[in-house]
Amino acid sequence: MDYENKLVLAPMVRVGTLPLRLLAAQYGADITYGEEIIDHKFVKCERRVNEHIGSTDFVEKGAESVVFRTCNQERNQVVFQLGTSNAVRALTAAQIVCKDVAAIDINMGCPRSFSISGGMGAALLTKPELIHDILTTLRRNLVTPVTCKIRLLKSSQDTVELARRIEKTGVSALAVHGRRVADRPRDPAKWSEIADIVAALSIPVIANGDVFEYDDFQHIKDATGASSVMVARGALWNASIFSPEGKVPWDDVKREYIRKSILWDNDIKSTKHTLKEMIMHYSSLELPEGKAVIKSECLADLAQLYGEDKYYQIVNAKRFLVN
Ligand SMILES: Cc1cc2nc3c(=O)[nH]c(=O)nc-3n(C[C@H](O)[C@H](O)[C@H](O)COP(=O)(O)O)c2cc1C
Repeated sequence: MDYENKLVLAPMVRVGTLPLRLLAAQYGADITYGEEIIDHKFVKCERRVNEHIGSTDFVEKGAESVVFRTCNQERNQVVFQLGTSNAVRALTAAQIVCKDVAAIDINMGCPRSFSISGGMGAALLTKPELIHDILTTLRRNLVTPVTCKIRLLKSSQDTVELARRIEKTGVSALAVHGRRVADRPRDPAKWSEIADIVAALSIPVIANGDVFEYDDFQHIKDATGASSVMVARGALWNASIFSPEGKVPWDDVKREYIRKSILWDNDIKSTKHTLKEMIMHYSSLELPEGKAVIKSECLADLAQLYGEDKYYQIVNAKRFLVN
């Protein structure tokens, strides 16, 4: 996997499922991260080829719920992000999925209390020994590239020191979200502190934070010296941010998202959540569209709402014929 000069869809929990990843790729994303999946949950999953949909599913045994769905089309660009606090468990989880993805990433930036209390996400930032243990265990036992994603520490010097230690584990790249753990999303990302890391490392650094327009890709590259850029909210609000031809109207993007959700039989909760996030940015969930999304119970309801009912019927009729 080449990490130089790439446009990257960031990991986003409940959002970064197959339809959004494929949509971002269609508009020009080179690398697409899946949502963070916790190792405890993933070690209970088994790989199943889903002939019905044409996907590869990782299904939680017993619960029979799809925890991660991917397909051949994204094999060379999808990154599987793990939440972990333990090297052996991380390896067990990674071994289940590593042949079906382009890379394995460890989340070391999540500030949510669920992650921190479990010793995962940003909790790892204060445990360099554990970071070393997790990353070297994965590196030694996997052929698949291994990366991690961090936030900034209290001082730029501390972050650079940690980044140097991470580089020594042999990871293929380091993604840096230019905020500290306590920062809110509205606080500006500190591009200058990402620049300090880029200057100190030889491996590719993926710069992340506050990219909302296509031109921002160049702005953050110029400011940080990083050759690759990762975007989260900008892509959630309009996945065509990756397109050099300019953004596609968001109504069209939403419809394309619905079509992909239908085609890949995306989980209704994730589909609704993603649509709500999109809508909230541009208007209000109190308006008729938002209310209808909240009320919808299945993909057929959403297909009807967005005028894609014919597409829904065709996809399902074809599936019925094939099976
Ligand atoms: C809805 C949402 C879900 C997120 N989930 C994850 C996640 O699963 N793993 C992770 O490392 N970061 C997660 N993040 C953080 C983003 O990947 C990114 O680092 C952050 O939003 C800054 O990028 P931005 O300024 O482009 O939004 C999430 C962000 C958002 C908005």
